[in-house]
Amino acid sequence: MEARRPGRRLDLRVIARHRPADITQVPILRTSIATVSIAGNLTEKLAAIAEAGFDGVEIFEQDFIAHDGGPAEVGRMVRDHGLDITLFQPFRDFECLPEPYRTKAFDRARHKFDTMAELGTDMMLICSSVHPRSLGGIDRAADDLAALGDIATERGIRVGYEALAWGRHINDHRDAWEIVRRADHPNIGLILDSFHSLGRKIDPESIRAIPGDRIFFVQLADAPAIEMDLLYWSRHFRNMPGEGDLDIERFLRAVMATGYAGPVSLEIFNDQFRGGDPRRIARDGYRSLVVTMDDIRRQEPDTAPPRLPPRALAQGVSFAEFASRGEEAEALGRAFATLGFTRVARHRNKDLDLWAQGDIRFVINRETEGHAATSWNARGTCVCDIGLSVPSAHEAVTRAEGLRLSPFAQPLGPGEMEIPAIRGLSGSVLHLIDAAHEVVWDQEFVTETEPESDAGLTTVDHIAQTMSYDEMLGWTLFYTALFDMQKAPMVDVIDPDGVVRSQAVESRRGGGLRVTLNGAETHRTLAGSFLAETFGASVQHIALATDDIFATAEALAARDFAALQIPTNYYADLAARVDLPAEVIARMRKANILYDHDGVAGFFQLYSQALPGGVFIEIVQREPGYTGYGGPNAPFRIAAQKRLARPKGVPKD
Ligand SMILES: O=C(O)c1ccc(O)c(O)c1
Ligand SMILES: [Mg+2]
Repeated sequence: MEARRPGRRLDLRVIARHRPADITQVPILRTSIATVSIAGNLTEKLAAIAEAGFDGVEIFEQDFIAHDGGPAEVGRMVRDHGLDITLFQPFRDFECLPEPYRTKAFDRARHKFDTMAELGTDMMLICSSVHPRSLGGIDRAADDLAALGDIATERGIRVGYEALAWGRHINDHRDAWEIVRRADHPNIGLILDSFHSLGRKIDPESIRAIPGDRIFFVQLADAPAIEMDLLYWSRHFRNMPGEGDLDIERFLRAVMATGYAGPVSLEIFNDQFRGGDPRRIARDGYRSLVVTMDDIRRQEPDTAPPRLPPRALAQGVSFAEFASRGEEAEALGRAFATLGFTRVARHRNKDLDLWAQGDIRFVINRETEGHAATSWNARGTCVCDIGLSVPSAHEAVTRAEGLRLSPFAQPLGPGEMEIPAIRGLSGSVLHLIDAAHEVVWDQEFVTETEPESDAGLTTVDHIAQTMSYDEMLGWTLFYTALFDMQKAPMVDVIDPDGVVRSQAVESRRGGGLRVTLNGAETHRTLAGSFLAETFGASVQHIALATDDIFATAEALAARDFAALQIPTNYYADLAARVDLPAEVIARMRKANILYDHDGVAGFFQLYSQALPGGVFIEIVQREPGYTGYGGPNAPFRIAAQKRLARPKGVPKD
């Protein structure tokens, strides 16, 4: 088995307890995932799970029953993939039943034990009963489990008991543990599931009082903080650790403190994942598990040291590269000029122009071979590459590889510099640039013109990436797993033709990278049509910062900049609701500047009309303390963009 998966186990396993004096005794936490977590039939699920790198799989009974092949065949298929069956689940409504239900429940259990023997697994999950006839009673439950433990022992099977958050009598892991303790049977143990404990706001510190060898299995699931019925929340909205708002780390730290040495397994019931690409979801799951465990190793002095370099604190966007050709490339350059950029240099060997202003660099790439050409062939003019400034590109790329992100490289021409890169959204590329790479601009480019006057644009404030709604969680995880970035609360952007969900991720303390991830559900929204027309494009707009938006607006007007026209109604409403002098509002109206205030500080915005390829530029002035992205203005901005794209009288579809 090992030979089939070279090098994999070493990288990715977790050493739970680091005892230097007795290193051979270090238990290893294996990675696992429940088949219910991803889409497809059982065969497809197993292939995706193995490919993603997991050690084992929980066979969810429904997936097994739906499969056209017996338990022995399924067992073989699992092992042929190099996986173990870590758990067979769920067995429901077992404990505390009156006769004749009790006898029937034991008969059912015997039947499942037979199936498990053929599957080749020795661990079963019983979830706490929701049966209307269940009598309750801690000792009755303990007695039932102890009796089942005797039957299980004869067959070499162990049974773990899990408190469902909505269990009829047992819905708290502390009660489940009391039952297991009183059952006092070596083949009966406890199963912990982060969702059931954290979803019910049960303090995970209570886990530290449980002996690690009595915990038979641990399941992890995160979830977004939404107030709703526990069962509905659990069955539809669970997500990967780090994708939601539960404190998975605190839960897992408590588990590890007990000395638990079994698998750590993802059990994610999620509607999007059930309908998504199984390989992508399995990879996201694996990435979330590796990151979560590595974070714990970094924090807990009693565990082995982390395996991955720390998250990079991204400083910001070093460059944005546009793939373009012919007249579109010319038009793009003209648009940059109206924004106050200067074409400062050309590449020595390639058909690349470098446009600059302040610390902002835009590259126009007209090459007919390589990555930019491929992007152009697929999507026309688009942002094909983003360069991010990080303290150490090597460390960042090592971390990316540890997270099984795809590295990107293409052949270098003479005198060209190797800059590490990874694949980003929809086949786009992210270069990772550190101080040692900054010479690339002098080394590979020949200066043409020194920039003269500019429009006062200084840096990239944020980039906005558009994706299908299904991809949002995965990309949020991508940024937060790789970089030292945190999620802002999700906001709804109201488009006249639908809702676009927007999730900002931003560098923590001192970093300057901000990315908004916009998930479109329908092609009728502006984001959705951009996505459809550009075959899964990523960057839809780039926001550039100025310290004085009014001065910038004047400089742009002198360059024939085509601003997005904002209707008069907007300014009438603004005058009524915000505390700005009338003459400021009049200037804003003249220059088509929008305004938002988040209770702390203000934010000014000015939009370009669409550039070739549908990308647009936003210009922002962020007052100190403002943390948002002007979300409340999005409906007016989008309506204006749609008016422009769809002249009066032309039907929508
Ligand atoms: O939703 C359920 O029924 C269910 C079943 C088994 C589990 O392990 C679980 O956490 C939830
Ligand atoms: Mg569970």
